[in-house]
Amino acid sequence: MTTAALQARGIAKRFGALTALSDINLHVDPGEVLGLIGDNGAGKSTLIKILCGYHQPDAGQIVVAGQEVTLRSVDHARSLGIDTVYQDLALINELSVYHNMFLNRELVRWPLLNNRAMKRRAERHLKDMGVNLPDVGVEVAKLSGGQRQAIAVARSVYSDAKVLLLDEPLAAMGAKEGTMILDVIRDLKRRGDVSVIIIAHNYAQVLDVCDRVNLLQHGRITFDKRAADTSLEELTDLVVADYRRRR
Ligand SMILES: Nc1ncnc2c1ncn2[C@@H]1O[C@H](COP(=O)(O)OP(=O)(O)OP(=O)(O)O)[C@@H](O)[C@H]1O
Repeated sequence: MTTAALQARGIAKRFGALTALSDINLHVDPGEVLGLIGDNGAGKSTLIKILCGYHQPDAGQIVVAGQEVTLRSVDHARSLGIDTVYQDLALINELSVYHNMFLNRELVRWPLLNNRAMKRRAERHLKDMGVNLPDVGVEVAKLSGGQRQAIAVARSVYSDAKVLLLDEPLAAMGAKEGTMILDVIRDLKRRGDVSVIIIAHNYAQVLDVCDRVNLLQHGRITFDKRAADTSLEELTDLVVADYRRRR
């Protein structure tokens, strides 16, 4: 049996009187892309925030590559190879693409790298990931949302992340930018050494890029199927049926 890259077992989370997550069992295998879908308020972001060490669960365990762990913080999770690309991306607008690629990460490991070497490495790495930018010396502020997102993903991969958590990377993006992110994820899939959990609202894109889909409804996982074994109709029907039940 494959050991999951990241697993949640019986996770629960409450915010005061509100139960945001109950008995969550979820896993992502090495090299697998898992799509996490569900209505607004279903608990997707809360789950991602638990998996990246930002929130502590009230019950349950997190297992990283077969080892049960308590994720004390985002930095702790990152040190275990779990990296999150946030909505705001945490890029520094005033710095160049290549400086951002090295920020807080490779500079530690490569303290003696000079600018030219950093630039070359960043160029090569982005190219390897299929992200084509005319110039990695340009300030991040001058790039489009999709390009910025692609750089944030590339930076996480470059930092030896084993599991990448993407919270709505396609939200508020145009078709061209969205395609770029999907291409980066496809490229990761081809490489097969990084697992991805991606929250997305566009089910067609989820089915296109993910190996497996989990549906979160009212803080519970109610559906777990391989993308090849489900369809847009099935996913839409599930969500619509739930919406009708609640009215
Ligand atoms: N820090 C918090 N304090 C109190 N309640 C919270 C907090 N974070 C989330 N919640 C609540 O937990 C529930 C789940 O929220 P969450 O953001 O995880 O949902 P979601 O599925 O990501 O929704 P969306 O798609 O709208 O982002 C919601 O009812 C939300 O209001």
